Amino acid sequence: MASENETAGSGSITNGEPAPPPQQHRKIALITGITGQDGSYLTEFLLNKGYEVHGLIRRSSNFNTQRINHIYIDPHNAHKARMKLHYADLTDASSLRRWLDTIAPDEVYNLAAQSHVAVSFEIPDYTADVVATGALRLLEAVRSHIAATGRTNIRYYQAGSSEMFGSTPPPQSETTPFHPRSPYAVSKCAAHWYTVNYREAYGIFACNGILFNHESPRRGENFVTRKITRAVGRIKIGLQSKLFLGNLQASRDWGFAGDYVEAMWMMLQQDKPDDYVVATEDSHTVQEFLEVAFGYVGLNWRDHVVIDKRYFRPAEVDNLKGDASRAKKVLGWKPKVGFEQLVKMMVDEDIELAKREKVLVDAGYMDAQQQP
Ligand SMILES: C[C@H]1O[C@H](OP(=O)(O)OP(=O)(O)OC[C@H]2O[C@@H](n3cnc4c(=O)[nH]c(N)nc43)[C@H](O)[C@@H]2O)[C@@H](O)[C@@H](O)C1=O
Repeated sequence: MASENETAGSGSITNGEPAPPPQQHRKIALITGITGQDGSYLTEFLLNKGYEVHGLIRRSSNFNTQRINHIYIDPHNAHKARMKLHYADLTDASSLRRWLDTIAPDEVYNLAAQSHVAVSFEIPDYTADVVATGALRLLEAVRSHIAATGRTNIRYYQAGSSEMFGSTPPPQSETTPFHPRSPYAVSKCAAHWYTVNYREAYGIFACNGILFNHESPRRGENFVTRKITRAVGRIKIGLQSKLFLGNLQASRDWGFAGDYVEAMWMMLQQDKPDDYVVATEDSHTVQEFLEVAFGYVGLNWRDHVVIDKRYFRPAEVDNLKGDASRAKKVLGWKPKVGFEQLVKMMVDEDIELAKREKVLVDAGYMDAQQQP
C-alpha cells in the first residue's frame, strides 16, 4: 500500500493528469467505498470481467485497505495494475468532480457510507452528510461532468438499502412505501430519491439497488452476523466465553455479498435504468442465526449469549424479507448462497482467524481480552 506521505498510488493518474486511453476499449469503473465489504467483492468481480477499476479512498491515520490488499499491485508495475486508488471523500465535492474528469469512467458505483444503523443515532449529522448529501454531490459531479464533456453514456449505481422500508411489513418490493427508522435509513431514502430525480430531470442512466442485508467473512465486525461468527470462532478456540447482544427477535433477509455485487453490475448493463430489490426472499431472526452458528460447532448459544441493553436501538426494524421478482425477471439474477451455507462459511473463516489469534495470544503478542 502507499506510504503515508504519498497519494494513494495510481502513478500518473494521481498527479491529476488525464488517464491514458484505455487499451482495447477496456471498460473503466469508479467505485466509492472500495475499501468496504461490497467494494472489495465488486472490485474482484469487475477485474475478472476485464475492467480497469478506480477506487476512491478516505484518508485515515490507519490504513483502511485490508479488504483489497490481496488485489493491490504496486502502481510502479503500471502494465499489471488494473486497480488504482485515489484519495477523495464524499464530503468533498471538488475531489469527486476532479476524479470523474480525470478517470472518465464508464460506470460509477456509489457504495461509500457511514453504514452502521446504530452508530447513525450517535452521529446523525455526519451520517446524513456522507450518505444523503454525499450521493447528491456525486450525482451532481456526474451531471456536470456530462455537461462539460458530452459523455452521456456514463452509468451510475446507487447503493440503496432495505433499511429504507423500516417498519413497512414484508414482503418488500420496489413499490413498497418507505418508512425509515434511523438517521441512516432516512439518509438512504434521500439518496434514493436524489438518484431517481437525476434520472428523471437530466436523463442520467442512474439505478438504485435496494439491497437487503448481505454478509460475508469480510463483513465489519460490529454487524450482528460477523459479531456472532467472530465470537463463535473465539469461544470454540478458547479466547472468549461471553457474547453481548441486543434484540434477538429482529428478522433479516441475509444473503451473500459476493452474489449481490453481480446484481449491481447487471443493473448497469440494461438498456434502461431502473430500481431493483436484491434479496434472497428468506428471512431469519438473530436468534436463528445464533442457533445455526453455535450449533455448527457443537455449542449451545444459550451458554454464552448475554443480553446487553446498550445494543438495543432507539427505533428497531423488526422484519425484513425482500421480494426480488423484478431482479430475477429483468436481470436474470438469483442468489447462489443460502442462509445455512452463508452462516457456515462465515464460521469456518472465523475459526481459522481465531486459531491465528491464539498463536499470538500464546506467544504473548496479543491479549485475549482484546475482543473485536
Ligand atoms: C441492509 C442494511 O443492513 C445492515 O443494517 P442492520 O440490519 O441494522 O444490520 P446489523 O447487523 O447491525 O443488525 C441486524 C439486527 O441485529 C440486531 N442486533 C442484536 N444485537 C446486535 C448487536 O450486538 N450488534 C448489532 N450490530 N446488531 C444487533 C439489530 O438490532 C438489528 O435488528 C447494514 O449493512 C446497513 O448498512 C444496511 O443497509
